[in-house]
Formats: sequence, C-alpha cells, structure tokens
Amino acid sequence: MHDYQHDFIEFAIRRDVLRFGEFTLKSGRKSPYFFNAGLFNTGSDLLQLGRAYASALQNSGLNYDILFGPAYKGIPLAAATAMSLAETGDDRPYAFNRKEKKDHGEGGNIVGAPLKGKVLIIDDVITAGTAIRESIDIIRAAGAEPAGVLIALDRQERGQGELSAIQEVEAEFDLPVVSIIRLEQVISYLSGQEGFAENARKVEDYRERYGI
Ligand SMILES: O=P(O)(O)OC[C@H]1O[C@H](OP(=O)(O)OP(=O)(O)O)[C@H](O)[C@@H]1O
Ligand SMILES: O=C(O)c1cc(=O)[nH]c(=O)[nH]1
Repeated sequence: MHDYQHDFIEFAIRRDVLRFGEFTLKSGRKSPYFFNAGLFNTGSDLLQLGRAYASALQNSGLNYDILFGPAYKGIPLAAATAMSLAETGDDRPYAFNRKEKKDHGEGGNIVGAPLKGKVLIIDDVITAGTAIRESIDIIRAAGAEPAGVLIALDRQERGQGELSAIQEVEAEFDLPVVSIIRLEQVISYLSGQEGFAENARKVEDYRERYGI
C-alpha cells in the first residue's frame, strides 16, 4: 500500500466518511461499512482530497489531456484535483457539465476548458455505472474520447452478475478505472489496527460473500 493510500484511509475514518456499522446500500445489500464522500466538506478536506486524487492519478501513469467532473459531486473533485496537480507543476485543463442546459449567457452545458483529446473522468464512487455512461456520452458528443475514470473507493463487489460495476465499465468501454483505495486495502489497514479487529472481520466476511 502506498503512503497516500494509508493516509487517505485514516483521513476518511477521521472525517467519518468511512464508517463501520450496518448500512443498507442502493442495491439492498446490508454492508458493514459505508463511504460517504459528501462528508469531506471543508476547505482543508478538499485540499487533502485533491492531493489524494492527484497522487492516485500520477501513480496510475494514465495518459490524458483534460479532467472532467460530472455534476454535481464530480465538480469540486475535478477542481480540487486540478489544483493539486498544478501544485506539483502539472497544470491541466478541467471542465464539468451542467445538469440543466442553459440557454442564455454563453449557453451550453459544458463549463470550463473545451472537451478535446483524451478526457479523464473524476467522480467519488461508481455504483451501477450510470453517471460514467452519461459522462462518456457527453465526452463523445463533444468529439473527444474518454481516457479513464478516477474514483475514491473501489468496493470490489459483484453487481448483478459476476463482475463489479467497475469491471463492467472497464470491459464495455475498454477504459481503465483507477481508485485512490480499494476494499482490500481497507481490510489490510483495519487488520493492522488495534480496536478494529471486529470491524475487520465483518468487512472480510462481507468480501467473502459479495467480493470479486
Ligand atoms: O454509478 P452510479 O449508479 O451512477 O452511481 C454513482 C453516482 O451517483 C452519485 O451521484 P448522483 O447521480 O447521485 O448525482 P450528484 O453527483 O448530483 O449527487 C455519485 O456521485 C456518482 O456520480
Ligand atoms: O452502494 C451504495 O449505495 C454506496 C456504498 C458506499 O459505500 N457509498 C455510497 O455512497 N454508496
């Protein structure tokens, strides 16, 4: 595990973004853990979050021309990542969409840099893949091509079939999906921490049952 991944898990637990208990997911599954990126909600959270996304992106070696954050939650994520990349001397354009088309002012539903070349999509999580499919449609409609997807946590669990929604997106669009952390790293972190043994066991059991 890289330092930025270890630090990100501690950061997420500290901010209650990563919680342990019993949670019902969109899928109806009962999960012993939940990741709520909406609780990264201060300026310093955004700063640290942007740095974690930027580290994951640089570590991935992905080749891209522009960052794209799908409305709404992807917007601050793409902006924070672009700022953190710039801090490291890697100044990239970024853009985002409006959910509702605007017909006054400059019009259109893309804001920021023009969508050109290889576009990297940044979001918090992929559940069924709907937001990513919509982003790919937007990118292609602008004459650009998707380069990959960057998210915070990969839960590494099956969707309806044998694959996870992330694996389905990778296979359907031949597109890499990179995450800051994966569930297996959360488990490895918990296993090494005093006071987390019970949570580690429950998360491992869940992974046994639903994991990919
Ligand atoms: O893979 P999916 O099934 O699409 O689920 C994941 C998407 O859902 C959430 O956003 P949401 O669509 O709720 O919009 P928001 O960002 O405006 O909250 C989340 O931020 C992802 O974009
Ligand atoms: O599957 C979900 O509903 C889900 C899981 C999770 O950890 N975080 C989240 O925002 N949604």
